[in-house]
Amino acid sequence: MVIEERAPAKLNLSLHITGRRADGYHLLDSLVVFADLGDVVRVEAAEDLSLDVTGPMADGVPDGEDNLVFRAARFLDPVRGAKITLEKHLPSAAGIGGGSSDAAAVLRALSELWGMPLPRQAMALGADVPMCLDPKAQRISGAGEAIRIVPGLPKIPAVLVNPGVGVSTAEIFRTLTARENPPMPETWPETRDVADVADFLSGTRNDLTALAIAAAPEIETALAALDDALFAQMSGSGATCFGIYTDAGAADAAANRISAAQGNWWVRAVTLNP
Ligand SMILES: C[C@](O)(CO)[C@H](O)COP(=O)(O)OP(=O)(O)OC[C@H]1O[C@@H](n2ccc(N)nc2=O)[C@H](O)[C@@H]1O
Ligand SMILES: Nc1ncnc2c1ncn2[C@@H]1O[C@H](COP(=O)(O)OP(=O)(O)OP(=O)(O)O)[C@@H](O)[C@H]1O
Repeated sequence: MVIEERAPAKLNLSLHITGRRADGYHLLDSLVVFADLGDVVRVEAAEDLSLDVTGPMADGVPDGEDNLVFRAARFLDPVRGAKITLEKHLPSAAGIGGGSSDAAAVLRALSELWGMPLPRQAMALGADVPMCLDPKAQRISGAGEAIRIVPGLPKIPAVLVNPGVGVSTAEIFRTLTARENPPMPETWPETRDVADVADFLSGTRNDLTALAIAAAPEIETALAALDDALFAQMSGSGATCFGIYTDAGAADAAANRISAAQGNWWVRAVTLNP
Protein backbone atom coordinates (compact mmCIF):
# COMPACT_ATOMS: atom_id res chain seq x y z
CA MET A 1 0.00 0.00 0.00
CA VAL A 2 1.33 3.43 -0.97
CA ILE A 3 0.35 6.36 1.24
CA GLU A 4 0.49 9.74 -0.51
CA GLU A 5 0.60 13.15 1.17
CA ARG A 6 0.75 16.61 -0.41
CA ALA A 7 3.38 19.05 0.86
CA PRO A 8 1.91 22.43 -0.13
CA ALA A 9 3.95 25.62 -0.46
CA LYS A 10 3.82 27.76 2.69
CA LEU A 11 3.40 31.51 2.23
CA ASN A 12 4.10 34.06 4.95
CA LEU A 13 1.58 36.72 3.83
CA SER A 14 3.17 38.86 6.56
CA LEU A 15 6.25 38.30 8.70
CA HIS A 16 6.80 40.65 11.64
CA ILE A 17 9.91 40.02 13.74
CA THR A 18 9.05 41.15 17.26
CA GLY A 19 12.03 40.10 19.38
CA ARG A 20 14.63 37.46 20.06
CA ARG A 21 14.71 34.62 22.58
CA ALA A 22 17.66 33.89 24.84
CA ASP A 23 18.59 30.90 22.61
CA GLY A 24 18.95 33.20 19.57
CA TYR A 25 15.66 32.20 17.86
CA HIS A 26 13.55 35.15 16.76
CA LEU A 27 9.97 35.86 17.81
CA LEU A 28 7.56 36.09 14.90
CA ASP A 29 4.06 37.34 14.22
CA SER A 30 3.06 35.95 10.84
CA LEU A 31 -0.06 35.22 8.79
CA VAL A 32 0.57 31.91 7.02
CA VAL A 33 -1.45 30.25 4.26
CA PHE A 34 -0.82 27.30 1.95
CA ALA A 35 -1.04 27.08 -1.85
CA ASP A 36 -2.75 24.47 -4.01
CA LEU A 37 0.72 23.64 -5.33
CA GLY A 38 3.49 21.68 -3.70
CA ASP A 39 5.67 18.62 -3.47
CA VAL A 40 4.29 15.08 -3.15
CA VAL A 41 5.51 12.51 -0.62
CA ARG A 42 4.78 8.78 -0.99
CA VAL A 43 5.65 6.09 1.57
CA GLU A 44 5.32 2.32 1.59
CA ALA A 45 6.39 -0.47 3.92
CA ALA A 46 10.02 -1.62 3.59
CA GLU A 47 12.70 -3.19 5.77
CA ASP A 48 15.17 -0.29 5.52
CA LEU A 49 14.64 3.45 5.35
CA SER A 50 15.31 4.80 1.83
CA LEU A 51 14.61 8.07 0.03
CA ASP A 52 14.31 8.72 -3.69
CA VAL A 53 14.02 12.37 -4.82
CA THR A 54 12.30 12.89 -8.21
CA GLY A 55 10.33 15.60 -10.02
CA PRO A 56 11.06 18.80 -11.96
CA MET A 57 12.75 20.63 -9.03
CA ALA A 58 14.81 17.70 -7.69
CA ASP A 59 18.13 19.11 -8.88
CA GLY A 60 20.45 19.94 -5.99
CA VAL A 61 18.08 18.62 -3.31
CA PRO A 62 19.99 16.26 -0.98
CA ASP A 63 18.78 12.65 -1.30
CA GLY A 64 20.44 11.23 1.80
CA GLU A 65 20.36 11.86 5.52
CA ASP A 66 20.65 15.63 4.97
CA ASN A 67 17.17 15.69 3.51
CA LEU A 68 14.61 16.93 6.05
CA VAL A 69 12.32 14.10 4.95
CA PHE A 70 14.90 11.55 6.06
CA ARG A 71 15.48 13.40 9.34
CA ALA A 72 11.72 13.58 9.97
CA ALA A 73 11.38 9.81 9.50
CA ARG A 74 14.24 9.17 11.96
CA PHE A 75 12.70 11.71 14.35
CA LEU A 76 9.39 9.78 14.33
CA ASP A 77 11.11 6.43 14.81
CA PRO A 78 14.90 6.08 14.93
CA VAL A 79 15.01 2.49 13.60
CA ARG A 80 11.94 1.64 11.51
CA GLY A 81 12.13 1.24 7.73
CA ALA A 82 10.05 2.64 4.84
CA LYS A 83 10.51 3.36 1.15
CA ILE A 84 9.98 7.11 0.70
CA THR A 85 9.64 8.98 -2.59
CA LEU A 86 9.75 12.78 -2.66
CA GLU A 87 8.52 14.46 -5.86
CA LYS A 88 9.87 18.04 -5.84
CA HIS A 89 7.83 20.75 -7.54
CA LEU A 90 8.86 23.68 -5.30
CA PRO A 91 12.17 25.54 -5.53
CA SER A 92 14.50 25.02 -2.54
CA ALA A 93 15.85 27.68 -0.18
CA ALA A 94 12.98 29.80 -1.48
CA GLY A 95 11.09 31.01 1.62
CA ILE A 96 8.08 28.82 0.87
CA GLY A 97 8.95 26.09 3.34
CA GLY A 98 9.74 23.36 0.81
CA GLY A 99 11.79 21.20 3.17
CA SER A 100 9.53 21.91 6.16
CA SER A 101 6.33 21.06 4.29
CA ASP A 102 7.98 17.85 2.99
CA ALA A 103 9.01 16.94 6.56
CA ALA A 104 5.46 17.56 7.85
CA ALA A 105 3.99 15.50 4.98
CA VAL A 106 6.28 12.56 5.70
CA LEU A 107 5.38 12.75 9.40
CA ARG A 108 1.68 12.52 8.44
CA ALA A 109 2.30 9.66 5.99
CA LEU A 110 4.58 7.63 8.28
CA SER A 111 2.38 8.07 11.34
CA GLU A 112 -0.35 6.42 9.29
CA LEU A 113 1.94 3.68 7.90
CA TRP A 114 3.50 2.93 11.27
CA GLY A 115 0.31 3.47 13.33
CA MET A 116 1.85 6.19 15.48
CA PRO A 117 0.49 9.52 16.75
CA LEU A 118 1.58 12.65 14.91
CA PRO A 119 4.30 14.39 16.97
CA ARG A 120 3.18 17.93 17.78
CA GLN A 121 6.59 18.94 19.17
CA ALA A 122 8.31 19.02 15.78
CA MET A 123 10.25 22.30 16.22
CA ALA A 124 13.52 20.33 16.40
CA LEU A 125 13.14 19.61 12.67
CA GLY A 126 12.73 23.30 11.81
CA ALA A 127 10.72 26.30 12.97
CA ASP A 128 8.34 25.95 10.00
CA VAL A 129 7.54 22.25 10.54
CA PRO A 130 4.80 22.60 13.24
CA MET A 131 2.80 25.07 11.10
CA CYS A 132 3.01 22.69 8.11
CA LEU A 133 1.56 19.71 10.06
CA ASP A 134 -1.99 20.96 9.52
CA PRO A 135 -1.69 23.19 6.45
CA LYS A 136 -4.47 25.73 7.03
CA ALA A 137 -4.55 29.53 7.32
CA GLN A 138 -3.00 30.38 10.68
CA ARG A 139 -1.41 33.13 12.71
CA ILE A 140 2.01 32.11 14.02
CA SER A 141 3.77 33.54 17.03
CA GLY A 142 6.55 32.54 19.40
CA ALA A 143 9.43 31.21 17.30
CA GLY A 144 6.89 29.43 15.09
CA GLU A 145 5.36 26.99 17.59
CA ALA A 146 2.36 29.07 18.78
CA ILE A 147 -0.36 28.45 16.22
CA ARG A 148 -3.84 29.97 16.00
CA ILE A 149 -6.12 28.96 13.11
CA VAL A 150 -7.47 32.03 11.27
CA PRO A 151 -11.06 31.37 10.18
CA GLY A 152 -12.97 33.22 7.49
CA LEU A 153 -10.31 33.97 4.89
CA PRO A 154 -11.47 33.61 1.26
CA LYS A 155 -9.64 31.57 -1.37
CA ILE A 156 -6.99 33.95 -2.72
CA PRO A 157 -5.86 33.91 -6.38
CA ALA A 158 -2.11 34.62 -6.41
CA VAL A 159 1.09 34.51 -8.41
CA LEU A 160 4.31 33.13 -6.92
CA VAL A 161 7.55 34.49 -8.38
CA ASN A 162 11.00 33.15 -7.58
CA PRO A 163 13.81 34.91 -9.44
CA GLY A 164 16.00 31.79 -9.31
CA VAL A 165 18.30 32.69 -6.42
CA GLY A 166 18.51 30.62 -3.25
CA VAL A 167 18.47 32.53 0.05
CA SER A 168 19.75 31.00 3.30
CA THR A 169 17.31 31.60 6.18
CA ALA A 170 20.10 31.25 8.76
CA GLU A 171 22.20 33.87 6.95
CA ILE A 172 19.34 36.41 6.81
CA PHE A 173 18.54 36.02 10.53
CA ARG A 174 22.25 36.30 11.33
CA THR A 175 22.46 39.73 9.68
CA LEU A 176 19.27 41.03 11.34
CA THR A 177 19.88 43.88 13.77
CA ALA A 178 16.41 45.52 14.03
CA ARG A 179 14.82 42.73 16.08
CA GLU A 180 12.19 44.61 18.09
CA ASN A 181 9.42 45.59 15.72
CA PRO A 182 5.68 46.09 16.26
CA PRO A 183 3.43 43.02 15.85
CA MET A 184 0.40 42.86 13.57
CA PRO A 185 -2.82 44.43 14.91
CA GLU A 186 -4.24 42.17 17.63
CA THR A 187 -7.81 42.35 16.41
CA TRP A 188 -8.52 40.55 13.21
CA PRO A 189 -10.62 42.31 10.56
CA GLU A 190 -13.63 40.66 8.99
CA THR A 191 -12.36 39.63 5.56
CA ARG A 192 -15.12 38.91 3.11
CA ASP A 193 -13.21 39.03 -0.12
CA VAL A 194 -9.73 39.26 -1.59
CA ALA A 195 -9.81 43.09 -1.59
CA ASP A 196 -10.37 43.02 2.21
CA VAL A 197 -7.36 40.71 2.62
CA ALA A 198 -5.21 43.01 0.44
CA ASP A 199 -6.39 45.96 2.50
CA PHE A 200 -5.38 44.27 5.75
CA LEU A 201 -2.03 43.13 4.33
CA SER A 202 -1.16 46.65 3.19
CA GLY A 203 -0.76 47.47 6.90
CA THR A 204 1.63 44.54 7.46
CA ARG A 205 5.33 43.95 6.69
CA ASN A 206 7.92 41.31 6.04
CA ASP A 207 10.75 42.50 8.29
CA LEU A 208 13.31 40.33 6.43
CA THR A 209 12.73 41.97 3.02
CA ALA A 210 15.48 44.62 3.11
CA LEU A 211 18.10 42.10 4.25
CA ALA A 212 17.00 39.55 1.67
CA ILE A 213 17.19 42.20 -1.09
CA ALA A 214 20.72 43.09 0.09
CA ALA A 215 21.66 39.39 -0.29
CA ALA A 216 19.71 38.87 -3.53
CA PRO A 217 18.87 42.13 -5.38
CA GLU A 218 16.73 40.13 -7.87
CA ILE A 219 14.02 40.12 -5.18
CA GLU A 220 13.40 43.80 -5.81
CA THR A 221 12.91 43.04 -9.51
CA ALA A 222 10.50 40.22 -8.63
CA LEU A 223 8.44 42.57 -6.42
CA ALA A 224 8.40 45.19 -9.19
CA ALA A 225 7.13 42.55 -11.65
CA LEU A 226 4.10 42.07 -9.34
CA ASP A 227 3.20 45.77 -9.35
CA ASP A 228 -0.21 45.12 -10.95
CA ALA A 229 -1.27 42.94 -7.99
CA LEU A 230 -3.72 44.13 -5.31
CA PHE A 231 -0.86 43.49 -2.90
CA ALA A 232 2.62 41.95 -3.20
CA GLN A 233 5.17 40.91 -0.57
CA MET A 234 8.11 38.54 -0.05
CA SER A 235 7.51 35.21 1.75
CA GLY A 236 9.72 33.94 4.61
CA SER A 237 13.36 34.86 4.15
CA GLY A 238 12.89 35.02 0.35
CA ALA A 239 13.47 34.95 -2.47
CA THR A 240 9.91 33.95 -3.46
CA CYS A 241 7.44 36.85 -3.64
CA PHE A 242 3.67 36.62 -4.05
CA GLY A 243 1.11 38.93 -5.57
CA ILE A 244 -2.59 38.57 -4.87
CA TYR A 245 -5.21 39.21 -7.55
CA THR A 246 -8.98 39.73 -7.73
CA ASP A 247 -9.61 36.52 -9.69
CA ALA A 248 -7.87 33.51 -11.23
CA GLY A 249 -7.98 35.08 -14.73
CA ALA A 250 -6.02 38.12 -13.58
CA ALA A 251 -3.50 35.87 -11.79
CA ASP A 252 -3.05 33.69 -14.90
CA ALA A 253 -2.54 36.77 -17.08
CA ALA A 254 0.07 38.19 -14.68
CA ALA A 255 1.90 34.84 -14.48
CA ASN A 256 2.00 34.61 -18.30
CA ARG A 257 3.27 38.18 -18.60
CA ILE A 258 6.03 37.69 -16.01
CA SER A 259 7.10 34.29 -17.45
CA ALA A 260 7.34 35.78 -20.94
CA ALA A 261 9.57 38.61 -19.68
CA GLN A 262 11.72 36.43 -17.39
CA GLY A 263 12.27 33.02 -18.97
CA ASN A 264 14.56 31.79 -16.17
CA TRP A 265 12.29 32.64 -13.24
CA TRP A 266 9.96 30.16 -11.52
CA VAL A 267 6.48 31.69 -11.88
CA ARG A 268 3.19 30.00 -10.97
CA ALA A 269 -0.44 31.10 -10.75
CA VAL A 270 -1.95 29.44 -7.66
CA THR A 271 -4.85 29.58 -5.22
CA LEU A 272 -4.01 30.25 -1.57
CA ASN A 273 -6.41 28.20 0.52
CA PRO A 274 -8.11 29.31 3.76
C1 LIG B 1 11.42 32.61 8.26
C2 LIG B 1 10.42 31.48 8.46
O1 LIG B 1 10.32 30.70 7.28
C3 LIG B 1 9.02 32.08 8.73
O2 LIG B 1 7.99 31.15 8.64
C4 LIG B 1 10.81 30.57 9.58
O3 LIG B 1 10.91 31.30 10.77
C5 LIG B 1 12.10 29.80 9.29
O4 LIG B 1 11.79 28.46 9.42
P1 LIG B 1 12.85 27.30 9.06
O5 LIG B 1 13.40 27.51 7.71
O6 LIG B 1 12.13 26.00 9.36
O7 LIG B 1 13.95 27.62 10.12
P2 LIG B 1 14.99 26.69 10.88
O8 LIG B 1 15.51 25.65 9.96
O9 LIG B 1 14.39 26.28 12.19
O10 LIG B 1 16.11 27.77 11.19
C6 LIG B 1 16.97 28.30 10.20
C7 LIG B 1 17.72 29.44 10.82
O11 LIG B 1 16.87 30.57 11.04
C8 LIG B 1 16.97 31.07 12.37
N1 LIG B 1 15.63 31.27 12.91
C9 LIG B 1 14.59 30.50 12.51
C10 LIG B 1 13.32 30.68 13.04
C11 LIG B 1 13.14 31.68 14.02
N2 LIG B 1 11.95 31.88 14.58
N3 LIG B 1 14.20 32.44 14.41
C12 LIG B 1 15.44 32.25 13.87
O12 LIG B 1 16.37 32.95 14.23
C13 LIG B 1 17.64 29.98 13.18
O13 LIG B 1 18.56 30.56 14.04
C14 LIG B 1 18.34 29.12 12.17
O14 LIG B 1 19.69 29.46 12.08
N1 LIG C 1 13.12 18.08 1.34
C1 LIG C 1 13.89 19.13 1.04
N2 LIG C 1 13.54 19.98 0.05
C2 LIG C 1 14.31 21.06 -0.23
N3 LIG C 1 15.48 21.34 0.38
C3 LIG C 1 15.88 20.53 1.38
C4 LIG C 1 15.10 19.40 1.74
N4 LIG C 1 15.74 18.80 2.76
C5 LIG C 1 16.84 19.52 3.02
N5 LIG C 1 16.96 20.56 2.19
C6 LIG C 1 18.03 21.59 2.25
O1 LIG C 1 17.46 22.70 2.95
C7 LIG C 1 17.82 23.93 2.34
C8 LIG C 1 16.65 24.93 2.54
O2 LIG C 1 15.59 24.53 1.69
P1 LIG C 1 14.04 24.78 1.99
O3 LIG C 1 13.36 24.60 0.69
O4 LIG C 1 13.57 23.99 3.14
O5 LIG C 1 14.11 26.33 2.42
P2 LIG C 1 13.04 27.46 2.53
O6 LIG C 1 11.93 27.25 1.53
O7 LIG C 1 13.73 28.78 2.49
O8 LIG C 1 12.45 27.20 3.94
P3 LIG C 1 11.72 28.22 4.92
O9 LIG C 1 10.61 28.88 4.18
O10 LIG C 1 11.23 27.17 5.92
O11 LIG C 1 12.78 29.13 5.43
C9 LIG C 1 18.12 23.58 0.90
O12 LIG C 1 19.13 24.39 0.39
C10 LIG C 1 18.49 22.11 0.91
O13 LIG C 1 19.90 21.93 0.85
